Amino acid sequence: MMISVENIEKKYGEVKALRGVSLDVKEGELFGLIGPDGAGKTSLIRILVTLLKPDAGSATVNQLDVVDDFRKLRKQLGYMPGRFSLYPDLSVEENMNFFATVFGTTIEENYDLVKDIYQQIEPFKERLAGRLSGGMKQKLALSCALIHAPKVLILDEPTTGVDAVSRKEFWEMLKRLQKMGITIFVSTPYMDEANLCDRVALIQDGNILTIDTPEKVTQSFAHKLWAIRSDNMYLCIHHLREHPEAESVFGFGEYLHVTWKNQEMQAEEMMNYLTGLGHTNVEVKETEPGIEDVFMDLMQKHDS
Ligand SMILES: Nc1ncnc2c1ncn2[C@@H]1O[C@H](COP(=O)(O)OP(=O)(O)OP(=O)(O)O)[C@@H](O)[C@H]1O
Repeated sequence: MMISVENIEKKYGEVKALRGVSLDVKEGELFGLIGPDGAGKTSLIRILVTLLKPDAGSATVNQLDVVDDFRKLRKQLGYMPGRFSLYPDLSVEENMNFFATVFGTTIEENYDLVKDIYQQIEPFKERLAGRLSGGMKQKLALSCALIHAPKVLILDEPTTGVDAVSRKEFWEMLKRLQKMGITIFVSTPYMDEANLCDRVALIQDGNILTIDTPEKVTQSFAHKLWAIRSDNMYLCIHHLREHPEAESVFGFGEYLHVTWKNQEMQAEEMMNYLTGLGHTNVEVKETEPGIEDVFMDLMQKHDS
């Protein structure tokens, strides 16, 4: 295993950020830690990159203990924090040189690894990092995290606040790095990014809800799922939740995702129910569950 986490707990005063988290990441894997704000992603990542000590449990990265072997480990991992740790008053090139020097290397020495990414920002190498666009800052931060040729790359919400095009480009860069043999552990609040990972762990309130491939996670959804809409979505949620057979009703984009206690429930019955309550342009269709649906389902089960 490249990363091994066993029963990690972390508290801040009364706040339990991690409640016994365990997971393994295989060598060469692209592993996603998916969860909403405050789920505990940053706490787990800071423990893995040796910046925070767990209260209980243990973790190793590349067989090195995150507490006992922290010095050795720091040399072997690349870390991209959520808020980029760039120096805004240094230029692009100066930032790269700085990170290279800290790790006792040079840009030239590991240029092959960063070339692909760095070339995209090289035309702006004289520019101060603070003046780069979000997408370019992200590329520079990634180049800096890679400059010492780490075996493992750990990224905390690298795509948060980044536009859709840059997000896509960023994941393509991660895939290319994976092909070069780097193990990647990445956290994200964006459920759609789950499908780009080999395996994912869903985390909520300091607990891991499930760990599997994205396909298996969505296949685990055991209900028939319906997408429903009408002209008045607000009332539609309200009316559907009032139905005695309704199990869950959530808004997803322009539709509501609905499951019923009775799996035999027919579209016509739902249609009649809503039109009977005065809804117009009612649409009802069966739909395939996504990671979001599984997340909602597991969260409800965990809370109850
Ligand atoms: N230094 C701290 N002091 C007190 N509470 C903290 C501290 N750091 C985190 N927390 C709390 O611990 C919980 C987990 O936080 P964490 O930052 O690990 O989650 P996250 O999933 O990374 O969320 P975010 O995307 O908001 O960073 C949250 O309730 C948070 O408010």
